[in-house]
Amino acid sequence: MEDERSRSILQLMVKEGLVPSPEEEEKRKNVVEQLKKIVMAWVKRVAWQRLLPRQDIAATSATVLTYGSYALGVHGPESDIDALCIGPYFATMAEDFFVVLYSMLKSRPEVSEIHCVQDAKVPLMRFKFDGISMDLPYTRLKVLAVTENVDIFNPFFLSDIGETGWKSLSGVRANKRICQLVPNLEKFQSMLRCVKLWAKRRGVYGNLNGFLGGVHLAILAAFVCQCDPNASLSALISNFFKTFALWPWPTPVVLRDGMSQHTINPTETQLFMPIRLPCNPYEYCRCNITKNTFYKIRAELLRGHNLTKDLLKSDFDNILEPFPYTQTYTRFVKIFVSASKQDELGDWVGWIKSRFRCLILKLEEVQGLCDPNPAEYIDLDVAEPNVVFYWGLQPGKTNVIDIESLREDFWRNISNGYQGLLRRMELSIVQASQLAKYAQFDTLSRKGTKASWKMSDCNQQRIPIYSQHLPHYVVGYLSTNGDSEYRSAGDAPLKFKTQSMAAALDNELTQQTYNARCHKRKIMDNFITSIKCKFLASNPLLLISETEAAGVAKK
Ligand SMILES: Nc1ncnc2c1ncn2[C@@H]1O[C@H](COP(=O)(O)OP(=O)(O)OP(=O)(O)O)[C@@H](O)[C@H]1O
Ligand SMILES: [Mg+2]
Ligand SMILES: [Mg+2]
Repeated sequence: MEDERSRSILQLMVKEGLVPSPEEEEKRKNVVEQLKKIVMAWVKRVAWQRLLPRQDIAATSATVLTYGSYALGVHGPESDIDALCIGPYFATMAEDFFVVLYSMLKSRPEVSEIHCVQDAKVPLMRFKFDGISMDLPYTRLKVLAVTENVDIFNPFFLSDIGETGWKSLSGVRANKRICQLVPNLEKFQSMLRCVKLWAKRRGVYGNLNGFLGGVHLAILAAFVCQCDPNASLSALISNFFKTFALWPWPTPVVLRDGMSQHTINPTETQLFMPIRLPCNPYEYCRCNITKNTFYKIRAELLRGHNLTKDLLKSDFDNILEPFPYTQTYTRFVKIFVSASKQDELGDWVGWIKSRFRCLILKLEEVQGLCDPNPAEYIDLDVAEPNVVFYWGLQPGKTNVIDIESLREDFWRNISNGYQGLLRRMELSIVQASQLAKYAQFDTLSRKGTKASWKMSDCNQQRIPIYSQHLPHYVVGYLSTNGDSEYRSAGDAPLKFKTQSMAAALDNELTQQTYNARCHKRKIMDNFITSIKCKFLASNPLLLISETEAAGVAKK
């Protein structure tokens, strides 16, 4: 019975699209291989520029080691690839990594949206390679050649690498250690996939929004696996909720590890949920959990526990029910972020997200409760590329928020230290009733929902193509990652394989709407839809998804 339950959970994971297909896996592998080659070419170039002896140029090497969800084997199609670039002693971070390697990557056709995040605790480059998001931090070791099988636990390498070097390496080291410490890697992976999906659906995933990040969940899942090495998948999930719903926080969660017998005094930390990294120097995971987000996480863990404590009755589908935001909160803070080009948006949104903690704390101070829903949305009615956040505010509390002063306060914070050009960021209060019409709001990340705006997926390569003739009209989207998603309301944006195909439709639309002289928005929308349908009927193969095209054409 339990095996059957575990099997059906595994099937559900596949159905939810969480398990990447062999083609997707191949693509990711290929990206990492290509990156290794680029890094190798880079280090030779730097060695040459530094006038190293010929034999040293021949002998030098650099590599990339993956970590994060990809290396743990729990990535979904939308996960990034976290990869640490490790270079030899002469390749510096400031010049060689952030200038030379940056420009080599920037000039590659596969690379888009590249930007440097130099002032983070772990400085890195962030970009998309073949449409897949990458986080690439850097560290250098005091050697001439860094091979693929470099032993990152070797104390010789670790002495004298500085604070940033330590922090950058700790991700890879922590990951490796987690894999070594779990009794059954495959079961751990399945369980972690489930738990991540639960956290995303219930709005408690995302370190920057004050919730749990991938590394926190990985350690919590590993802890549960260690406690009961023979448990089935469904029992592990039930144990996860039970263990952490009833956990005496702030007692730290520490993985059992024969090598470190270091006991921790709970007063050592101010964290609400201290979770210790399983590698030297055994620090806690960096954590943005606040009083409010802690309450929400605990409430969600208790909900999970209630739904799974009776294994026979536990219903995994119910556990994954999306968090009902509009039924829970009557008012929301809307954070609207936009930039004039898609390429600039990622950097700007990333910066604002890195400053969310101060906005969350401020809202907690003036409102008592704030639920910083980590989901990102796109307002498709706005022409500029944008991302929108809606954070729940305390129900019943009617305090008038001085949104202007809140905005000023937050704007001061975000304008301090940003190296690029400041773009747009607006704060406003919206009522739940205004959001309720967007059916998707409470069914976030459920597939196949319809809405006149959609959830943003930062990893999705989605370049809007504006009409050359009709003002502010988005003809469709250019996609490079092969997926297909449509706004299926009357005016359906389409995904095109090529820009020229979008241009063909644009011309057709313009010509016909011009001839028809219909200027009223509603009439024009209907008219455009009918033109699109005709266009699709005669060109179905031009679209990314043939099945979708056939569906539209049938209409
Ligand atoms: N708060 C943190 N404290 C310590 N290490 C962290 C923290 N956040 C990230 N890391 C390190 O960086 C790695 C990658 O982080 P990332 O946020 O990409 O999460 P992930 O586990 O890869 O999940 P996702 O699938 O969402 O990308 C983590 O596995 C961890 O090693
Ligand atoms: Mg990751
Ligand atoms: Mg990452």
